[in-house]
Amino acid sequence: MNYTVMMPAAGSGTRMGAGHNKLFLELEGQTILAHTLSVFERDPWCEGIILAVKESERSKIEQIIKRAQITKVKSLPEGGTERQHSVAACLAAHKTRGIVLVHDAARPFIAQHVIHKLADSAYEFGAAVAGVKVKDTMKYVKDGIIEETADRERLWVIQTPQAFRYELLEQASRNAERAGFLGTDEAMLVEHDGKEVRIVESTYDNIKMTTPEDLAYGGYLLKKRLEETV
Ligand SMILES: Nc1ccn([C@@H]2O[C@H](COP(=O)(O)OP(=O)(O)OP(=O)(O)O)[C@@H](O)[C@H]2O)c(=O)n1
Ligand SMILES: C[C@](O)(CO)[C@H](O)COP(=O)(O)O
Repeated sequence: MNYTVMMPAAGSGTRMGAGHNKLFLELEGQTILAHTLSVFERDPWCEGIILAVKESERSKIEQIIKRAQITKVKSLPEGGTERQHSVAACLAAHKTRGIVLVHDAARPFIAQHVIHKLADSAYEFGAAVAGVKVKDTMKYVKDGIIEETADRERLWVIQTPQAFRYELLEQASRNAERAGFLGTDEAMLVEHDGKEVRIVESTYDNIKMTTPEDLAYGGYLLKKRLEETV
């Protein structure tokens, strides 16, 4: 199923501590942003990319797009103070009757087979998000004392892409805005609307580049992939 990807790229990268937007950091000679955009440039199912940017970074991002020969970026709406607002700006910039994926620009290692499963699942069921099962024992802790061990069979680590029929996400986004509800992902907005969201099993290497340790692991993943394609 063809789709358009909404890509928030207007963050600050506070936890990375680079002193600037972490998406400008390089892995194997290319910015994180260029790596993520390239995944969708290569995917024949991707019809377009809507990229939310900070106004002050617009021209730098336009240069990155040009240098990486990305042709699918349709518009660059201005992002907001929270990730949710940046995604809302993308939705406002591109109205469609089709399927949209939301994908963090900070996740360059998403696999194409996962993207395709998500797009098909959203077409069939309305909403589907990528996730992996937790591997560790998980416990609830309060004031330094364990309260309870969670049932890990029911626990998943949620990633992006998150895929939706456009109208379903757009309505959830508008309702959240009206209610002053802030979610850390799009699934939360759709859940808040009382709608069902499916899980599509993803891969553990679809990490978000969040803290400095992720850069070392990201560099390793990229080298491994480049070696595999030689
Ligand atoms: N106001 C915001 C905040 C985040 N993002 C984007 O959302 C994705 C995931 O967010 P996160 O990893 O939290 O990025 P940052 O906000 O950049 O990082 P931090 O929270 O450490 O400041 C990133 O691609 C980031 O650029 C965005 O477009 N607009
Ligand atoms: C959307 C997300 O990437 C799913 O894992 C995540 O919630 C983004 O926000 P976070 O604050 O970095 O968890």
